[in-house]
Amino acid sequence: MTDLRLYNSLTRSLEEFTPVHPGEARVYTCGPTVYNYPHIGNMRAYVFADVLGRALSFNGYKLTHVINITDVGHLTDDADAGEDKMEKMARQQAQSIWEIAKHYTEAYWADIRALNIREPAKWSIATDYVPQMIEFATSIANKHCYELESGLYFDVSTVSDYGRLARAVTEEGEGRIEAVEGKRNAADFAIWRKTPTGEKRQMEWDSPWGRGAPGWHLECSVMSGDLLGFPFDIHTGGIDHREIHHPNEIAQNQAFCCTNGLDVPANSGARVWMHNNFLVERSGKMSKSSGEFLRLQLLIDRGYHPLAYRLMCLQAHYRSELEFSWENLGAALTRLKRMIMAAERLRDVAPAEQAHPKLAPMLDTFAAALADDLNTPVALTALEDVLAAKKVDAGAKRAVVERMDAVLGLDLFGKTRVDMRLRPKAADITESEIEAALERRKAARAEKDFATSDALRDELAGRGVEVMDGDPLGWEWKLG
Ligand SMILES: Nc1ncnc2c1ncn2[C@@H]1O[C@H](COP(=O)(O)OP(=O)(O)OP(=O)(O)O)[C@@H](O)[C@H]1O
Ligand SMILES: [Zn+2]
Repeated sequence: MTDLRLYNSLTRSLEEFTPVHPGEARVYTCGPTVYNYPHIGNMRAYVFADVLGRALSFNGYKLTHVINITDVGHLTDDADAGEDKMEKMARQQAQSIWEIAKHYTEAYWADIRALNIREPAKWSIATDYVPQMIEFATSIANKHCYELESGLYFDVSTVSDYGRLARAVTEEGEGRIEAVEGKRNAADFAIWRKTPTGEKRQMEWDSPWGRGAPGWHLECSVMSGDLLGFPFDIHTGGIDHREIHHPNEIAQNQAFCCTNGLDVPANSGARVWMHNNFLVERSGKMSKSSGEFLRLQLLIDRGYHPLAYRLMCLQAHYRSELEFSWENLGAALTRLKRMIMAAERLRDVAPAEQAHPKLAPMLDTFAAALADDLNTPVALTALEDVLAAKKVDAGAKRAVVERMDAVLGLDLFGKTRVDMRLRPKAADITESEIEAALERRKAARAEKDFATSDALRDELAGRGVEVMDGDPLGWEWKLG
């Protein structure tokens, strides 16, 4: 197997993957803050983490993947001045935080399933780990923290090389984080926020620093360390996390490992930190705070299969910005349909055990592309080459396609061409009505009754259905 090379944001370079525990790969992915629906940009982060996990499995590592669910502690403002995103939404919707968290966690999981993202070994829910968070904070409080009226703050000057992941301290200067009165350094952050006197929060716990709630950065340090052990292999998130959230996690991990006598070579908790780039729209980064945003369900409602969006993500390298457009999504859907139709011919074939000499170089290209920092665009073309290969035994093809699709996750043998044809929600005609009209039209044409055939075609056109005679993909109709 080709050695896996991954881009480590810490060193800003490609590094050969060397697991902490031989034969294993332990990965932590920053999960969603469940105060709202995820947008498709958020889901790009999980498609990336999924492909990383699948690539590690393909390379023979036993994978332990953890994704967290943040249901407390993430503020509306990166400085510690803002309000808890969950509290704010609960107030706006006049519901309890627990109801909000449940609703949006389930919506997120529905998107995870629709995108064929594998279940991680564990979904860690932040509020389940509060005692461990208090314990972690207690162990570093003396040497690394100080108390202010609003909470317990981490003093970033107590760890070496703070912010080396972001490399932004000098560029953006000290004013980067708004100062809470009394902070020793502008970049200091709350690891525990006290409930202001006289106020009551829906989510609050007792701690040595008074009643309150954990900071968002603390949550990820604690859950990753608890479930995967320091040091673990890979920590992932969107590129925005490279600036504040992850440098702060790293600072806490350094403090914790140092205080607890743990030997962490890179002193950062995880050896490799990986970040996916953004999904952008012409107007800029897709983001929740901007109000209007695209949900996976909207794509489905417009007739695009969610796996077309997965394919669209894979068509770009995860470190490149990806611009969303309906045209790109449409092109990805057509490409996916072609692959599924080619795979349909292999559906009932048993995978051969023997590799075919014609396919072996294609599998090598695929493996090399993956090993080259997850070059999915090239891996996809290798998969298409296999599907298109001539004079190759179907069983051999099936075996190779299965292996490749285990990484790309397009579910080529689980989906059919009919599954790809979603009826847009706005359409006022059902599939069975369309199929019935097409049957009548077929019968009319068989009898050379072209007047009826044309009339049926026009009638369908009037209801937004385009009949596609002679379509090279064998598609009989589409909704215009
Ligand atoms: N446009 C985007 N493209 C790719 N990844 C993104 C994008 N926006 C956010 N992410 C990533 O999505 C993941 C989930 O983030 P989270 O649920 O906290 O959303 P958020 O930060 O509140 O969203 P937003 O930035 O839109 O307000 C994080 O890893 C984040 O870095
Ligand atoms: Zn996190």
